[in-house]
Amino acid sequence: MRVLGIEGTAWCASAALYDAETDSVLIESNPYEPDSGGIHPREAAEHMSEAIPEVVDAVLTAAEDRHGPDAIDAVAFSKGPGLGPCLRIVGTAARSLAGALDVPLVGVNHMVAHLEIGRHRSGFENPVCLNASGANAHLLGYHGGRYRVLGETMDAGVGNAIDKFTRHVGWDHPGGPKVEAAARRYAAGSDGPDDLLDLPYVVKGMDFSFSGISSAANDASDDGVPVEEICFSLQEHVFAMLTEVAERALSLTGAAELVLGGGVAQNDRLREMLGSMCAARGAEFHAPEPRFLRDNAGMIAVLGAKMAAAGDTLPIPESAIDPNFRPDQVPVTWRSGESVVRGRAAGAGGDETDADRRGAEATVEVLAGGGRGDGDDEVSAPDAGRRVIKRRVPKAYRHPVLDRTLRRDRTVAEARLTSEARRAGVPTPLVYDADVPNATLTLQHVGDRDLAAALEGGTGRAASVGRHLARLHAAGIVHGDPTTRNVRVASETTGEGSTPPESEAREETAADRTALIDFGLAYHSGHVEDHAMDLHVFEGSVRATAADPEPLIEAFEAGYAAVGDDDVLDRLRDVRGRGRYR
Ligand SMILES: C[C@@H](O)[C@H](NC(=O)OP(=O)(O)OC[C@H]1O[C@@H](n2cnc3c(N)ncnc32)[C@H](O)[C@@H]1O)C(=O)O
Ligand SMILES: Nc1ncnc2c1ncn2[C@@H]1O[C@H](COP(=O)(O)OP(=O)(O)OP(=O)(O)O)[C@@H](O)[C@H]1O
Ligand SMILES: [Fe+2]
Repeated sequence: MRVLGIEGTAWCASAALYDAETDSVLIESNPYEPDSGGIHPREAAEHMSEAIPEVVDAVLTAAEDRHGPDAIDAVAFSKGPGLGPCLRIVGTAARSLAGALDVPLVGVNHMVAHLEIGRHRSGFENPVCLNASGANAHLLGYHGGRYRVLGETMDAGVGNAIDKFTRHVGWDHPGGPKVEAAARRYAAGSDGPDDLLDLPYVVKGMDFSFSGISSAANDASDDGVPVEEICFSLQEHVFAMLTEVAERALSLTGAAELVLGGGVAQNDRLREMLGSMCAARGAEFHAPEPRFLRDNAGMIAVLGAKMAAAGDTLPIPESAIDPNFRPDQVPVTWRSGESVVRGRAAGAGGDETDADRRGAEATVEVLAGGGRGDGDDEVSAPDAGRRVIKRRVPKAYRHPVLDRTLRRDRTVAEARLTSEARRAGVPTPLVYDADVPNATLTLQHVGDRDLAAALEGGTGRAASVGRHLARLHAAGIVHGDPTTRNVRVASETTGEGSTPPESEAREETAADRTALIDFGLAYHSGHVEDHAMDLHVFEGSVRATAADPEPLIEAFEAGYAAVGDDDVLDRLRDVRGRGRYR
């Protein structure tokens, strides 16, 4: 099969020919280069209306020269997301070409194309995918017939966040490559790279935010900090955030493959960090070559061919473009049904091993109990039960200054807030010892499995997590990372709970008993927005891993509503609507 692909969601007018038989891709692109500032939608659309016919013509001519008049078997186009005025031009061109050639039309989601090209080029079966593009930043994993959003930016796309800074300092678009070059100069110079500016670093579960860091970078420049130093620090922070959430996604799903996509993926430092993180975990990493990373029609043609082969083509009346087209809206017709969620996360039985307890940040070692009460419900004295030692290990991928700060701050936060939460009536482990310089905590061992490995065990546990978060929020504490990996479950037989407060013990059956762990990202806040974000993170982790998430989510929200504030549940609906293409 040979497919002609057309791309033009924002800046790159591009056409491509994909020949599935030889697996070869010919790409013809014509970028829009704004005279000043960022991308102007109207100017971009004017560019598309001139350049799209030219690139399509060039590719069609080459195809017909090689293969004759029946060279093309299908026409694929970017249906969204993107700028409406640009998408409309692409849609019109694709419809009329498919009509003229009398071949099927395929509507491709641009973000899914960014991920599928990595899967195609790497040959990976079932990777987690990090899309690092201009207007987007998200983590995707295949589960239940769709690409689920495991985590995403809550505001700007990663490229846009960087470009916002370069516009502020008067550099032309696109800023990403200039920031990369400036950071490299700084790293090679005599001042760097021991120093690092202190910039906001915001991750919440597997979601993240860039708005604070763009503003802080702009302020630093206004304060006279040399631009090269800012570029270096900006990259170190932004890419460490992306690498950290990618590692969390690997940890949550149990996946062992990561692919990278999107224009920002052309950055060497980002690729280096992700490669280093994957090597340290024993995971495989792949980033396609640059011509498949920045916006290009090659990726549209390649996915278009897979969709066409699966019969996933569009009747003309259903071929409307969609500027807000989300990757998780796409029914994945072209691949098999195996979920990215593996092993223990998918609910495998058996005893836990240290490997199971390896989180994204820390290694957790279980120490044998000191005497009476091991595995007992009545852990009355601190010495009675088992203990765990949690060590936040240094991460070679991130700058040593940032690494030290994060490990120290999170160890302190976890020790303090685990105990405060407990005093507020939320089941959490007792904290026996905090060794801050070594980023090491000694905690009570709670539960016998992660909720991630016990999700199919009924709705009672999800409801109890709802109640715990409501109590936590009432005490002015935000968990910051309440995924199903950070909830421990006690099964009925062992009953190794968490010395639950009396009220909890009455509400729950032993099988529904849960405890919250991992307060490293916790902080004090009474804001409805921050509380809603906790609920969003929990629900995201359930949607990404459960076979049938909806009943669990309903029970979780009912549990929250029974104890907590309805405003938070209302705000949750708003939060869900974020992360759309802007
Ligand atoms: C919807 C679609 O229109 C949009 N496309 C898009 O954002 O173009 P893309 O080619 O994937 O990414 C462009 C971004 O990639 C950044 N970029 C390019 N080279 C870079 C580099 N070496 N380092 C950092 N950023 C880089 C640019 O600064 C720009 O922000 C998207 O995929 O989100
Ligand atoms: N107090 C505890 N009792 C029993 N098991 C624990 C305890 N603390 C941690 N674990 C186990 O170790 C795993 C990793 O711990 P934790 O989540 O605290 O580390 P992490 O590296 O911060 O993880 P992540 O960032 O991936 O959520 C947990 O999922 C759990 O299985
Ligand atoms: Fe893109």
